[in-house]
Amino acid sequence: MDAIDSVFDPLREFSKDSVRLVKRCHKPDRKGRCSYRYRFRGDGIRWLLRQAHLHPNQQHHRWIGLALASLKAPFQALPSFSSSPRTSFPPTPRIHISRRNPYFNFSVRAQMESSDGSAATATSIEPVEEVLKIKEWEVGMFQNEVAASQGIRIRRRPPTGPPLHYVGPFEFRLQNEGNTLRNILEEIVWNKDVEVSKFKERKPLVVVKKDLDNAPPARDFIGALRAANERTGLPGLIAEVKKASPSRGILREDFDPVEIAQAYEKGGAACLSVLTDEKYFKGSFENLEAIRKAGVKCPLLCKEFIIDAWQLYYARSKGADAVLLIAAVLPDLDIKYMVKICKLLGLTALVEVHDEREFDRVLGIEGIELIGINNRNLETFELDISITKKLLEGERGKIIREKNIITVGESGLFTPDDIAYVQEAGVKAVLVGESVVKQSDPGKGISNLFGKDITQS
Ligand SMILES: O=P(O)(O)OC[C@@H](O)[C@@H](O)c1c[nH]c2ccccc12
Repeated sequence: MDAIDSVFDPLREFSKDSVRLVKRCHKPDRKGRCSYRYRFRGDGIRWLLRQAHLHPNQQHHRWIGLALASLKAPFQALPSFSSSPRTSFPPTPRIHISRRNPYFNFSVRAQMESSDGSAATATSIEPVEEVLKIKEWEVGMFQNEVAASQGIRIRRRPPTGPPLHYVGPFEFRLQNEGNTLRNILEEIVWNKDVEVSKFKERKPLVVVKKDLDNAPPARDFIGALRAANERTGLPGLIAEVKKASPSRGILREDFDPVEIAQAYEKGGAACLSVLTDEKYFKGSFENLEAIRKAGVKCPLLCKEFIIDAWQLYYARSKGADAVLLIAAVLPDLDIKYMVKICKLLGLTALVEVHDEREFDRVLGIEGIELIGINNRNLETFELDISITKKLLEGERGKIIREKNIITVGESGLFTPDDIAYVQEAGVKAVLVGESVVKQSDPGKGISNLFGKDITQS
């Protein structure tokens, strides 16, 4: 019994300490905000033990610490569900992770050997899902810190969703700044995270990679824009197949993506952009595939909120020739790494920026050939076409020319004057949705936009 008590007493004490700690962490400050008292560094359990004042030299605490730490061990060495002790000190603890249900549950059995060879066992059941959620939370916090250090306001924290909130191994139903959506872009990104996880479960990367063998060969997106620019003396047009947007609502009720794409091509578009996000833009990968299969020759941009490299493979497997990478969402390393994968897959990366800081970050990344300047702030929907001009002035414009990077003026372009304005600012291409998709004849909409027929040179 002594051995059992020596296991349970510290556990009880530990849980009391933890509850006190959590209360302290969530005590609102004078301004009524809940704040964290620490900077997260990836190990919630060790942090929790430290914050709960569990001294590492107290044997039972070390013992519990080891048991708790081992909860995390199997996930460092997936797919194995067993773990052996990492350290040993008297009395020798042995941690067994035993399988209850191969996918959803496991339990930790901490066994302590006494001097006479008998053993006492304490079992605490932790559903795998819970532990994974904690792990996700940790990774998300870390990603957010990296992103924030680069001025990115959009948080990539795994959307366990408000008002759920994790503190170390504990789950709370608390609404606070940390788990409340800040704006529409963040909402889209958090939703995308859930969506992509589900997609990935259904179609793991190995399967998607196999589909690549049957994908149509990638087309030269940048080549098509340059050729159109040289042919017409106007910015090459990327015409967007877009049914709706969160800022403008439904743009076109009778929406036939293939018909619209064919009309764009006939009307002189160099490339097409196809929205694939379903929830906010009423697009789909089926649209992308259908347009490709219908024999449209213009290279296709998959207009998606990319947050995971898996999406690049998926887009290529569905016939995309280019993808959009949004600097307001992706930290530098993600962009760098994704641009490399794009090159491997033959995809063109259109990297989108909206302000000076994003532009400077992107200019510092090697291998970028195509930069989109979005005149619309995706967080507030504010539209201002002078953003394109502002970003291409002075030193930045010089770097763009030196590096031979093509810039694309994006959003809010409706008239020949708008086109002339961004062309003067330095863009060699434009991305246009609303003004052309809304026309009963989208091909004619293109002539109206440019003030002339661009099907002929
Ligand atoms: O319909 P407009 O204002 O012409 O905009 C087209 C395009 O620039 C816009 O759809 C867009 C630019 N970047 C994005 C990122 C995500 C979703 C949409 C976008």
